[in-house]
Amino acid sequence: MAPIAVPITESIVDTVQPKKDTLPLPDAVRARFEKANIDLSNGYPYRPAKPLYLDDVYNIRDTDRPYVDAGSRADKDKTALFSAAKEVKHLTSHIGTEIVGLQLKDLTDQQKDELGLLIAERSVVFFRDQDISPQEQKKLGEWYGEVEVHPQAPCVPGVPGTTVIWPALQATEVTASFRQTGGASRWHTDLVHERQPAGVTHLHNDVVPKIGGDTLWASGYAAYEKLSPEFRKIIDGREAIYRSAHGYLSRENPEAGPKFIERVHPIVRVHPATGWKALWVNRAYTVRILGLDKPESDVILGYLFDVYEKNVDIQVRFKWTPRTSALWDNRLTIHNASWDYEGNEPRHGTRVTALAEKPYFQKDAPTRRQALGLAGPEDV
Ligand SMILES: O=C(O)CCC(=O)C(=O)O
Ligand SMILES: [Fe+2]
Repeated sequence: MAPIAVPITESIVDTVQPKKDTLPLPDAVRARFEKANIDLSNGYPYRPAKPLYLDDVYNIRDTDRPYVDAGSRADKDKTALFSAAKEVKHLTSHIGTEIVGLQLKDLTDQQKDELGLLIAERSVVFFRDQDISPQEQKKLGEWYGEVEVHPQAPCVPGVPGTTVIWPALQATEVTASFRQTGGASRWHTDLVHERQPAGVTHLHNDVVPKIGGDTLWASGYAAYEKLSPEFRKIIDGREAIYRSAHGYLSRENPEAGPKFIERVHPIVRVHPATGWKALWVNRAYTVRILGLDKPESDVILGYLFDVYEKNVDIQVRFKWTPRTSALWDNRLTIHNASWDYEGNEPRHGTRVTALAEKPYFQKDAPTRRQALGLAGPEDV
């Protein structure tokens, strides 16, 4: 079939705004937004015009973006952050820390840098009882990098870059069930198809179910360290294809159905602030290791996903309370949201994602355990 020529202006479709009141907005969300002067008169959430064609989406951020990691500027002892906190609780040995007694919106620049380093070291950091508007959440995200504005994800009206995470909303688009929970209820890393994928990512859940709706994170530092040193040599420096969650049409062959953004990145990367190696694959969006036949790639990736997902000692499972913020580093983790409440109670949050550097590998970089002097004879 001959390619269909479509002028670029026509490649934006779905400009329809959300139907008003399709889902009742929980009172606590409404109160948070009213306090922040969010205009809800045109419905909620705001849905950006969805680009139809794949090449338009590739073109959105297809150039080098400047990036300096906030954590790499920080005082290694994180004195400004820790001395102001009431308590700093490590939730497991390898991943997850909760900070008590600080409001994210009030952090000083120095504390924000130190928090960047803490996130780089602990992979995910939690703050309960936060009073934070979507605008303040976005401002904090900008400290950690260019805030991603998604071409089609719903966002808070008037605050592009604040993605709405509202499983009930997604469930109206794709029917979720107990056996097929879908969406965020599988292990994944966000936005791996970007040229410079996600770094510090901040989900503020303002409303959560009384029971359930936990989120799990697993450590990519520790997943890498679970591998034998000989196996690490097999995967070090290798690259794979990473795919987007959302599909778009090929301009040349629109009948072919949805196509995905694909980028090549290393499967082991080094974090710029810590300098430690982390496994960087995920079952949802890492498709194929370059240079290997597909069955070979499938076996190796399958093993890596298993190591990452099945070792509970390298994971944290977090029980939310209303108004809690989780800040995780998508360069270092996979995550998975439990849908055990089955949509029976509202769960709603806003997410701001800072894009980071182009992923890179460094052969002589240490693992976390090596750098911290924890590595045993079997680790080296
Ligand atoms: O709802 C959650 O707990 C996490 C959802 C998710 O995958 C995300 O915000 O990236
Ligand atoms: Fe996610």
